[in-house]
Amino acid sequence: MKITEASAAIIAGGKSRRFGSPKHQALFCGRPLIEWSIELAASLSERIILIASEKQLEQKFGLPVAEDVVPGKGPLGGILTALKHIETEWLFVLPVDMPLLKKDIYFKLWERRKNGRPVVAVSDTGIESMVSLWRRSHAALIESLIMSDQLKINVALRKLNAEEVFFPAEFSVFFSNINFKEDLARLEKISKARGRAS
Ligand SMILES: Nc1nc2c(ncn2[C@@H]2O[C@H](COP(=O)(O)OP(=O)(O)OP(=O)(O)O)[C@@H](O)[C@H]2O)c(=O)[nH]1
Repeated sequence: MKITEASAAIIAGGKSRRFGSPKHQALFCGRPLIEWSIELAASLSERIILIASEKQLEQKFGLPVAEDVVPGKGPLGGILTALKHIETEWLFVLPVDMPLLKKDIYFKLWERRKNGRPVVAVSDTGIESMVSLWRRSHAALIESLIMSDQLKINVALRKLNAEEVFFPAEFSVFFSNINFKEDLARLEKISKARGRAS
């Protein structure tokens, strides 16, 4: 089932300082990380947008690419850009560095939407701000935060009184993210072990 009232944006820019090269291009289990995110996005919505600085991704994946409306503002700038481009009321935000994420997590966020508040996943380690659901109308508040250089997604979520959806400890693995090169091998190992188990 895909959700027609929501678009899915893959927030794929940034400096990848800790990783050392553009994270979205890194191979995870034989495919670039961005492809895993695209596959997940395609399971949620027919409308996918990539928020990245490489326009050539448009041809490579046959998907629209938008460059950050205000460059250099981190993932919150990516979310703002997506909200300004979509035509649907709702937006699923997907990172490129969490290759173990599952669509069920996003469907759970969708079920919990209400009163135009953002919805965010919370794992046993805290708020997972890149696993979230927003409305187009949230762009105004985000833009004002960015203009005053408040770039923390958690601040935007708090100001918009986000609905928090808790996922118990057995879900923690799905929120594992890749910051450093060595995280790739660690998560690949987990992914393969889970594949064999299922
Ligand atoms: N469009 C866009 N995406 C970003 C930006 N900064 C980070 N991202 C994305 O947001 C997600 C989380 O990225 P982070 O790990 O916080 O930042 P990063 O720049 O990738 O890595 P570091 O430089 O090591 O912090 C990833 O999917 C990044 O591709 C940005 O300025 N613009």
